[in-house]
Amino acid sequence: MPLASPELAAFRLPSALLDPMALRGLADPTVGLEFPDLPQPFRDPPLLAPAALALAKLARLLPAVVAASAAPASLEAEGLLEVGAADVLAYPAGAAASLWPVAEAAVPLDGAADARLVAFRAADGGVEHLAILIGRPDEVARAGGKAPLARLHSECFTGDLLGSLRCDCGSQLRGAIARMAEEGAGVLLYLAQEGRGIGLVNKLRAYSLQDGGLDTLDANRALGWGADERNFLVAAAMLERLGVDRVRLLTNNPDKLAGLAACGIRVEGREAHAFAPNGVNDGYLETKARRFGHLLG
Ligand SMILES: Nc1nc2c(ncn2[C@@H]2O[C@H](COP(=O)(O)OP(=O)(O)OP(=O)(O)O)[C@@H](O)[C@H]2O)c(=O)[nH]1
Ligand SMILES: [Zn+2]
Repeated sequence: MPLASPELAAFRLPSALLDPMALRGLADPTVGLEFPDLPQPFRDPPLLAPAALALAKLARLLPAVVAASAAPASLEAEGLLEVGAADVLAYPAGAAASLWPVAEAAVPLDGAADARLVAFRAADGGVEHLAILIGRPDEVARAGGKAPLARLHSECFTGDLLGSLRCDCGSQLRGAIARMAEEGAGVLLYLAQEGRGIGLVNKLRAYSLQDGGLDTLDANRALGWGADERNFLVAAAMLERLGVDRVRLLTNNPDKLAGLAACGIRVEGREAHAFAPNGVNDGYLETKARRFGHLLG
């Protein structure tokens, strides 16, 4: 769909699209509607457009927005909330910086009896992220020898919980915990960044586009999302609060190494974390290697 590229396109809404179902079809390529020809996009999109899209993304909605001006006097009368564009754009970094541990308990795991869960929450509530501590990774970090094992694991309801064969997440989750238990220490961050940050509903939409022939990267783009919408500030803030300022990262994703290091955590090594294809996820893994640069060789 042409609106996905360049990153943002804005145009005056033609009258044929002044209808909720037509708009839904325009925003959601999985609906499969035909459209009238769209007008040329504005050369300079309105200044508020990036913040409007960011707001839709924060709500994990499809990033397509209809904008209308509202007279200041009507805000209260209509029960509308006013939010500054700069505040919207600054929200992800601010929420990550304010993450704080709010609850902690021992949760012995199959094969990793010495495990604790620590729940983190941002100052405004927001989404919660979890850390799974095996042994005492903070003490390993302080001891000055090899850095502790760490894994940034983005939640995957389908793979982690249901055992979906479309991805490799379930094996990576259980494999990371097993590796940490074997070493006696490690930290796995279980991050509320389902679908590389697009949310479960949009991941299902992306899957349906993949069933129509797109790969995992183009499916995200066709929906108006970036290939990977995660930020590493969340993980860095959690590691810092846990006293783990240096790590050996279990990953095949070079962006994770660079992204975490850019947020101030010393990434002292990479531990390969690849699992054999299962006959269903072969194309997905091949795309990760070819288009995301994953080190799967
Ligand atoms: N949008 C989208 N997300 C997917 C798809 N398949 C899996 N995911 C999500 O991708 C995330 C898995 O990423 P990670 O386990 O952090 O892995 P990675 O970035 O590939 O890098 P590694 O550390 O090497 O595993 C989970 O949130 C999954 O829900 C897909 O086809 N589309
Ligand atoms: Zn998965």
